[in-house]
Amino acid sequence: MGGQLLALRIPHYFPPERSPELVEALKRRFKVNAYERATNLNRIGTPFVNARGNEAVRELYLASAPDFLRELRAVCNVCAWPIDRLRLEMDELWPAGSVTLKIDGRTCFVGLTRIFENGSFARPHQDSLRRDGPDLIIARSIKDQLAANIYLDKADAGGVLQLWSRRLPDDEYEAMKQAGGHGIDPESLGAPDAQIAPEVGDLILFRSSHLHAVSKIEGRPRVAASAFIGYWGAQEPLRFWS
Ligand SMILES: O=C(O)CCC(=O)C(=O)O
Ligand SMILES: [Fe+2]
Repeated sequence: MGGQLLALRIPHYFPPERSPELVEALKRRFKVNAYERATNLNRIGTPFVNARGNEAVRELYLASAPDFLRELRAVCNVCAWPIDRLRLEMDELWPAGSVTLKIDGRTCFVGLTRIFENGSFARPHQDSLRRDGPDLIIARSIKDQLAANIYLDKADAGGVLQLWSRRLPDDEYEAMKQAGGHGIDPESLGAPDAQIAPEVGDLILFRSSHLHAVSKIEGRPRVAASAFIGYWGAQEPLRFWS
């Protein structure tokens, strides 16, 4: 959280031999939705970013979060849902504990599962709670935003996580963003500072407030359960949401 590390990789955080079973169970139980702004990238769950500037979508997001969390745990009956396990372990490790982000006293959804189909990718982008929920008082004092991804399947080729140690100021980032699309043109950036090809079972933590991208997927889908982890300072709890 002090900013010295760009990413941390923990192999076999989830037992790789159990991944196919979990991915199948998730797909059986839940509806797989397309990402609105990215072709071929599918998801199980609704990200908070979808509620940006839309009260009705935010209401739906918050209303469905408790049931969604319960269902994810039930589907993952082979073992603990890996995002829960991570939050609980962080709770024990972090002096001020680790909680799910609350909005008006209500629990956020956490555990969005991204399914990158053949040909999909994520352009360089920065994730920001302050941008997604500009009205949230809690978002104003956030100091940094990490992403945690637990990889449940990998592509035949591609799907490399690319990280830059740069963070563009919000106005500059907005100005460079593709109109109506997601992320910025990779041509406008230099080569990434780190590249990680995730293996099944890996947990990778990185600073999602900084520029990051996923290279084009080839072949089988790449699947990852994810969470954002907000850092509000050393004396504050870590907060998880998707
Ligand atoms: O799937 C990945 O490796 C990273 C996806 C991403 O953009 C994020 O977790 O913020
Ligand atoms: Fe991201």
